[in-house]
Amino acid sequence: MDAERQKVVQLQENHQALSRELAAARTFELTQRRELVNASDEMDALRKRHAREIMELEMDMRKREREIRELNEDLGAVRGDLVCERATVSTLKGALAQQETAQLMLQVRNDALQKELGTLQSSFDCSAETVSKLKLDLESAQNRVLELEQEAREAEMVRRKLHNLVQELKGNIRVFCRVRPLKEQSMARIQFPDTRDHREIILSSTSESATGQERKETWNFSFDRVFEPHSTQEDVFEEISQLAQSCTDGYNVCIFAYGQTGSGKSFTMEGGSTPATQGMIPRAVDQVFRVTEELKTKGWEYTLEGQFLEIYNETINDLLGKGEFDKKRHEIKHEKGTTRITDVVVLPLRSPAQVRSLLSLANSRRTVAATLMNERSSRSHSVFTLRIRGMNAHTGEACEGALNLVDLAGSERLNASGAGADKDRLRETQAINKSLSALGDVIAALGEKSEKGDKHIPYRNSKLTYLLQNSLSGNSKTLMVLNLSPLAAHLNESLCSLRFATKVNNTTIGTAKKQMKTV
Ligand SMILES: Nc1ncnc2c1ncn2[C@@H]1O[C@H](COP(=O)(O)OP(=O)(O)OP(=O)(O)O)[C@@H](O)[C@H]1O
Repeated sequence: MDAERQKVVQLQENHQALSRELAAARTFELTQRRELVNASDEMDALRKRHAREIMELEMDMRKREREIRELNEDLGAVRGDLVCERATVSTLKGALAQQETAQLMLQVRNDALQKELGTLQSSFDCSAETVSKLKLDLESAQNRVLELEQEAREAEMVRRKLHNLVQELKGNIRVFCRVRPLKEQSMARIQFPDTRDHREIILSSTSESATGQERKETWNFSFDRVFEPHSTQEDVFEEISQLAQSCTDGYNVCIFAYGQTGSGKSFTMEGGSTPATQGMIPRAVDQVFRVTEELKTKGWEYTLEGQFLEIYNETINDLLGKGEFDKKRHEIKHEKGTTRITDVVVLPLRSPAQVRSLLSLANSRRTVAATLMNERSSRSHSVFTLRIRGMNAHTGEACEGALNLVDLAGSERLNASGAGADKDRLRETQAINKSLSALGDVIAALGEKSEKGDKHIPYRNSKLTYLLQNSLSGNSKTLMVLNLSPLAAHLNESLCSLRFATKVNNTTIGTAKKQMKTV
């Protein structure tokens, strides 16, 4: 029992010891658990910190990667630049080598030039001497040129005087007669006996007398020049050109074409469209432009102006006007030796080509009017005026002249009975007759005045003579070109024209005066 008791005690002791050990183990487990919880918390904290650190590291890594990429790009660009730089360097090396060669060559050349300079310097010294000699020669040559220019100007003045003298000797009113060629068959009997001077013309006709006998009549006329049918425009202008040139010397010049309708007045004055057939107006204009250009070398400067008028039924119309034809009233004013027509277009003339286009403009205006008025151009007078003013800066001279080129209306007379003529035609014919006979009267009066002295000149009797007053007076040079039709049927008209022209030809008008001023 005791053993049993002891065993129980033992067991109790063991139990107590085991309980103590269990309590101790529990405590230890608790401690261990607490430590585990702590360790787990710590691990969580560590995990979080680690995760944060990983994130930071990843961000850092990405940043680095970006930087590496950027650096790689920079590196690529730098490599490209490096390639370029290397190419540039090699080019520059080549250029440098070339420069060195060139420099070497320049050096050689420089040496050669230095030598040449030396030679030139010595020849320059020689030349300087020659130059100073030449300068002296030039000075004396310039003085000689001035002398020669002065002589040329004096010679020009002498030429002008002589030119005028020749014109005066020929008479200040001259008459040319031109017979136009014949297309038709029945030609009147016209002879030109003066084969040397071409001054005579003979008309003849045969008719039957009352007793049945053949009667022959001849009429002799002589003029300053007679142009046969084969004469060219150039032949006629050759005789006129001197006169036309006078206007550049300060004279008033008037050239008329007179004759019956179809006798060749317009052909003579305006002519055809080819150079060979162009008439007196374009030729005179060309000549004036040519002469004014030539005279520039002698110190003359010219200004040219033109106007183109028509006188129809005693009314003046402006052929260069812009407004409606025949509507404006134009009046003639004479002031201090110059003639002005109110409200007409006066254009500065710059070239022969411009004048030609003005002439065709004038003709087109006339043609338009002709559709309303039958054959207007033969029933009206046309007056082209070229006014010319010259100044000579060297001599201080100034001159003013005018060239009037007049295509007169047809001079044929109305049928004796006046039959067949309508009212308008009658009025036209009366106006033409009035102005042509006024022209004859003025020329006759001028002739008488130069013989007897004082004499009234009836310029105002027609628009034509009043318009041309300054160009008809003794102060100017006048030429009448009598145009004749060679048709047998026109014999009587031709005789009338020849008689009128003879009257004009027998007139001597006083000396023409130059319109010169000193400025
Ligand atoms: N010398 C000439 N050479 C060649 N043809 C000419 C000559 N003269 C005149 N003619 C011609 O004769 C015709 C009549 O001439 P023009 O028209 O010049 O006469 P006109 O007298 O002016 O007549 P109008 O008074 O009707 O104007 C025209 O066809 C013209 O070309």
